[in-house]
Amino acid sequence: MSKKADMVEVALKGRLGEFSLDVAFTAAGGGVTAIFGRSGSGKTSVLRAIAGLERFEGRVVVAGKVWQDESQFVPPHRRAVGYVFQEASLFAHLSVRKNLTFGARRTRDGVDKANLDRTIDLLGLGPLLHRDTGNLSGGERQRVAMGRAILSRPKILLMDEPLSGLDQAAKNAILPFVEALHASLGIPVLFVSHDMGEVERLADDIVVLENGHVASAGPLRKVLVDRSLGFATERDATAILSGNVIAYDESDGIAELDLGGQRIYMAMDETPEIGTRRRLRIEASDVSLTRATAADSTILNRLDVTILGIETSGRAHVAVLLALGTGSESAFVASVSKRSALRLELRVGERLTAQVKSVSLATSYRRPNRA
Ligand SMILES: Nc1ncnc2c1ncn2[C@@H]1O[C@H](COP(=O)(O)OP(=O)(O)OP(=O)(O)O)[C@@H](O)[C@H]1O
Repeated sequence: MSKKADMVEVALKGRLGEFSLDVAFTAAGGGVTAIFGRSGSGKTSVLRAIAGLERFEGRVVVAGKVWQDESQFVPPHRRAVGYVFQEASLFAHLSVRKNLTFGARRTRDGVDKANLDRTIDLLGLGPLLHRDTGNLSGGERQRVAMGRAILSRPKILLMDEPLSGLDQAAKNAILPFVEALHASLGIPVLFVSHDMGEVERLADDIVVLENGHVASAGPLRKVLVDRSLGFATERDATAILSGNVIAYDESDGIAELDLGGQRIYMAMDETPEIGTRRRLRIEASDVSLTRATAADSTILNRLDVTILGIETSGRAHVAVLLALGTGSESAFVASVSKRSALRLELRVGERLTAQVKSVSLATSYRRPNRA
């Protein structure tokens, strides 16, 4: 975990017209925290309040500096915030390079060449530097906006649905850049989204907002399988687990990972470093359950699991919550038909075998410490 001094502490209470906000959460210093919730749940208001653009009662502390409490309110221009909006607002009359250096110039030290080069490299901006911003694609504009935000040397990066204006192809193209950015930034990132797919890919932690309140907050891997929240019973439920790479077979591209003492095998296009920790994604619809001890099957992954809970998921299915082994912290979900669940007489507490058809990497990069 990050040092306390790097953490973000937010406790805000107040009204905006009819809307009342009452939230309190902390976010880690070096990771990505998703602020997730329906439209109108208060996500943007929370970000704006952290930036000092909205005023509620309460407390905002970033990297050990109090930006707001009972006795003070640091004005927005004195808060070291990098803010990336849904629509990148670039300076139309300036080139990409000038847009990037504009943010940096506002800092006391001006443009740090090494930092600029690193940012250009990280976000793949080299080929765009001399372009006018007027004819960039939506994804390119967002990459420039992110670059500009981090070159202002913020103590926190606030991203408000930065991908939501992009079509799926543009999203897929930009996500690896966003991931790389997050991985290398050592500052907290708050990422507003209502798209769980994005959140699964980018976030370590999540704050779920409902009607201006925190419905749940914590590590993403826990919240996704928290029975009180309902993510697990959605038809496209997904779980995030982390495992250590222990072997890689160059001949067929299959990596072997240790997952709480059990082995999991997955295809990886790039040779992984042995010993590194990777985030894995398992979709509930790819998991089936069996009591058979051995299987003559094309499925590589068979895991010993214990049933933690069985919840209705739509008319014809149940979500079976599973713990690895006899109850480790790692949990995932199997979506099975009600009919099969009844036929097999599945019971909470029972140990059986989960067959996992497909495991994928939740992120395409490697997080050094926090998988
Ligand atoms: N200045 C304002 N005056 C009155 N009501 C406001 C104001 N700003 C926001 N609201 C209301 O506060 C609620 C929360 O808005 P907010 O933009 O924070 O939600 P959100 O979760 O970011 O939504 P979305 O995903 O649609 O952007 C909404 O009902 C909105 O209409």
